[in-house]
Amino acid sequence: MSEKPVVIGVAGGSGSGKTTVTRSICQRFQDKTILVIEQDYYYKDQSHLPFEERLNTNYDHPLAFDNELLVQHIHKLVNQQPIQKPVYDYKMHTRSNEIITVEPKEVIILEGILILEDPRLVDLMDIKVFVDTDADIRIIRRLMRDIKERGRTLDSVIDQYENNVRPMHLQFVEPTKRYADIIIPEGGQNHVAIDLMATKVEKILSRNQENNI
Ligand SMILES: Nc1ncnc2c1ncn2[C@@H]1O[C@H](COP(=O)(O)OP(=O)(O)O)[C@@H](O)[C@H]1O
Ligand SMILES: O=c1ccn([C@@H]2O[C@H](COP(=O)(O)O)[C@@H](O)[C@H]2O)c(=O)[nH]1
Repeated sequence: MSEKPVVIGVAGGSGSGKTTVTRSICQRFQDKTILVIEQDYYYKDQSHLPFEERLNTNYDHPLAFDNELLVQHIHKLVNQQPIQKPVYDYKMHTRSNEIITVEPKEVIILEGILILEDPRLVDLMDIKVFVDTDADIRIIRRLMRDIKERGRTLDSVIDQYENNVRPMHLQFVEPTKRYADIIIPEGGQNHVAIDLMATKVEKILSRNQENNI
């Protein structure tokens, strides 16, 4: 790889469809082309805290993230160096013991609720996307996902939504929409927007190929 990787930020509220959009774009390319970095994997390590205390953390506040490490890692990837990526365990509410060595790729998609909230991350992005889905749809999607995949109960999801997710979304996530170059309504089923994003990625890759000839 001779060109510097291009960084695409995919932001949006919890349950908006960021992961689904990102996966739909990745599916159209070979594995070696796009690297996905999830901001969620950079929640601060809480292994020193008892499990009960971790339940009280506000995971929707910017201070819940170890953005120092995330900024460092994106810098390294942009400079074509490998990173030691942490892995996050949603069921245990902390990082797992696993660390994955990740090599840079031509396109890096950085995905997460608050990636547009930190100017250091915004500065590293070439394209900024905000997935914009109504709050009622987001909470329904989150309820189903968190109960099925993240080991939560109905009461705990509702409680967390009222106390943290909704207020933090209004205070910190929603205002970052103004920094986006592209706003994708409804996320995962927006095939037109996903096609446009995929075309843009194709263009970046063919430009890289032409420059390498
Ligand atoms: N357009 C859609 N229609 C139905 N379900 C969807 C759609 N987009 C996403 N989902 C589902 O909603 C949940 C949250 O979507 P996800 O992409 O994980 O959102 P985010 O990464 O923004 O939290 C997932 O279970 C996903 O399968
Ligand atoms: O330990 C944790 C860590 C995060 N969360 C919640 O996850 C979402 C962000 O993930 P999305 O995939 O964008 O939904 C965030 O709103 C946190 O509330 C958690 O509950 N526990």
